[in-house]
Amino acid sequence: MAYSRTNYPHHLLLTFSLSSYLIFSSLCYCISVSDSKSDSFITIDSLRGSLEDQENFIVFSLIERARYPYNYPAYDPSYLGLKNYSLVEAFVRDTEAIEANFGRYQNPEELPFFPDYKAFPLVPPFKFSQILYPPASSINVSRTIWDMYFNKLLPLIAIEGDDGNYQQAAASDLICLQALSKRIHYGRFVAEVKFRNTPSDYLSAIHAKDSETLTRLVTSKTVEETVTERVKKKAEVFGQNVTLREASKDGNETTKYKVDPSVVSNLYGEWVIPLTKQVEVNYLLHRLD
Ligand SMILES: O=C(O)C(=O)C[C@]1(C(=O)O)C=C[C@@H](O)C=C1
Repeated sequence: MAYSRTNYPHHLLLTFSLSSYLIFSSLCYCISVSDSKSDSFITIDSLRGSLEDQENFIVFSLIERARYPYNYPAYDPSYLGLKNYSLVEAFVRDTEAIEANFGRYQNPEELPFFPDYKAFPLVPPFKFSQILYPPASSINVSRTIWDMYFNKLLPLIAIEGDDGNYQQAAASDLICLQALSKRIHYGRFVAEVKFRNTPSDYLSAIHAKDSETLTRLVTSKTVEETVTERVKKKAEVFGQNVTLREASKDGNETTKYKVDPSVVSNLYGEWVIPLTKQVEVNYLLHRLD
């Protein structure tokens, strides 16, 4: 894509982008497992524990985005007068470039949506544990996550309208995207640990490039049901209005949620878990390269 960082007054975007965004996004770093522990500590249970923690952040991020209306101009390439670039895409590209310079993508858990930034690293390299099998580690479904988020999910969580808070909406979008991407690409770590636990289960399907069998092998319907029910519950608990007023006795008062809990469970059931499995299967297909 021909994107020039000189095409628009990017100093403007940079100044108003960083404030609220960096405070909130720094929380992302609190939910890592692989960056602080050596690989021998990584088990399927510890990874599932991390996926569970990440749910909190994902649900809160969606609630945060739902504070703003859809804000159509942020997604309209003609708004900034840039060929093909919406405000949100320009914001994501510039923010990722800054975060790359500060070391975000040194951590193998983090993948940028636009890896074609020019890097000017300001931080010395950190030796993260190398858990992933290098030929399989580059499995990436970022484009699918991007399309799913903007085309399917966002219209379900943001009400119609325009309040002019385009940067704030874009910053919230990026936080949701990064949280979803991290969660879905965790499938690489899950697949690696499953493979290490019982390599013999996977060998023939990998040799035969049999995605169907691999999908069956990585699937646990019980875990999936637990996850989708749990995220629904989290959306109910985190997204209800807390008042000091007692609920009315006649029970007519219906609870209003900031994000519809069934949208969150559908997001997991229809996108997050299937894409995580797709990452797991694609990873395994390259596990013997
Ligand atoms: O927990 C696992 O075993 C995973 O592979 C993760 C996950 C998920 O995305 O939550 C994906 C596939 C399984 O069917 C169950 C759950």
